Amino acid sequence: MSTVTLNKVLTIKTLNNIAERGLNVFNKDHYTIDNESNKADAILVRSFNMQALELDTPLKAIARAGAGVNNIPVEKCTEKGIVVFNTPGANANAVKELVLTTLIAASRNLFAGVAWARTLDGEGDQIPKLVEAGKKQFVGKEIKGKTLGVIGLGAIGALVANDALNLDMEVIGFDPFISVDTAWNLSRNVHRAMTIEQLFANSDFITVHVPLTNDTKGMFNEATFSLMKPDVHILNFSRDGLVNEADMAVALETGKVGKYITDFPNENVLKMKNVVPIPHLGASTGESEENCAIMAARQLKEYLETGNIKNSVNFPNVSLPYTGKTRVAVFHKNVPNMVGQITSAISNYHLNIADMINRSRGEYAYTMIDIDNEVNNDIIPGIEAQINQINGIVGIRLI
Ligand SMILES: NC(=O)c1ccc[n+]([C@@H]2O[C@H](COP(=O)([O-])OP(=O)(O)OC[C@H]3O[C@@H](n4cnc5c(N)ncnc54)[C@H](O)[C@@H]3O)[C@@H](O)[C@H]2O)c1
Ligand SMILES: O=C(O)[C@H](O)COP(=O)(O)O
Repeated sequence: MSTVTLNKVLTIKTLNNIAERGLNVFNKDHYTIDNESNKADAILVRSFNMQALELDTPLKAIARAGAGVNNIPVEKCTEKGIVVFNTPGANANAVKELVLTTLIAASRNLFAGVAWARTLDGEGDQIPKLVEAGKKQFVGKEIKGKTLGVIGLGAIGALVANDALNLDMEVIGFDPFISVDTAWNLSRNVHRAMTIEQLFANSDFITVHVPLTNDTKGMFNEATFSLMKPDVHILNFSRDGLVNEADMAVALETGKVGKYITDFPNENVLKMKNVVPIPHLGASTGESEENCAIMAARQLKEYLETGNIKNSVNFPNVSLPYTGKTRVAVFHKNVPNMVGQITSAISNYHLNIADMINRSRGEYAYTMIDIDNEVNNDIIPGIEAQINQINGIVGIRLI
């Protein structure tokens, strides 16, 4: 990562508890951490719901120390040129371990069994006898030889799929958008489901590891339950919105779904039969919180100091070695002749371009231009104003 001397102190606001080692990435000479500020240059967040927050100037970037960004108004950020980052894979191991733990524990009725054992407190010498008589209520099933369906073979899904094979399960995976990197890391013993229906029909256990989007919302519902084997166990460590909760309550009542293990309890979920409610602990390990915080903070710092973008969910990855020359970083619509218009605005000030890069993502693009000459502070507002006049400009920063 490049190191740059900032000529002003930038404010970082945190909306959740962010691991200390992540916050330490921000050198105190150049950054203040102020959680009350409404003039923050950047925000570090985990699951705090930002959907209704005002995104006040001078906010330039938001980093989600974690994977899911459904708590962030990403589209609104894009329209304002605010870069949203997440930390791919940084908490995947933590989630994988809890998925496999709860898959086995729920299959063995461990949660109910432990809760029942606690109720025997006070029974004195009778307890061993009561235990032996009562344990038949909690007879479970082994996972060996059973089929696990994994929906979404990204950072978490791929780890779960590979390790489930080592637990002697059969594994079927479904992910129509699987990345090349993940495909390389996936064991060839993971069977590929060509359709999600195929996965539903053949799985004894189903675990879902996809983001919550308009396409995935409510993917577990009456119609999809009807395709599944009776007594299927469903694990949801992704997001509550993937499940139609009214339909899930019915499926649990009828035994179509044998158990629902979810990291997202709410009033409806807690009333369901055979539910295992976990208080969103998937990524809650010291290791994972540190990984995410450090990765998020480094990405933010790099962006604030050099304009380079890595692991954004709304703008392209862009990297140009930072030489300390004046850098003009522009967000704009991905339409013809933007770069030409931006460079001519710069040439109007008799400035020479040393280097540049342009990358697009969907409807938007990002251009960084390094200027060869020393840029006098007096002309900076003029350059900004000229570029801002161009139709399709979203935002501009001189670094
Ligand atoms: N419980 C927790 O604490 C916790 C922690 C981390 C992540 N999560 C949740 O888990 C999700 C997945 O995390 P990840 O790190 O594996 O993300 P990831 O981006 O690495 O993987 C997501 C995968 O889902 C696939 N996908 C997208 N739409 C799909 C669809 N319709 N059908 C099948 N596959 C589809 C993508 O191709 C990708 O491979 C996150 O979006 C987040 O919501 C929860
Ligand atoms: O999407 C994620 O990374 C998880 O849901 C973790 O959320 P948390 O950072 O609030 O624990």
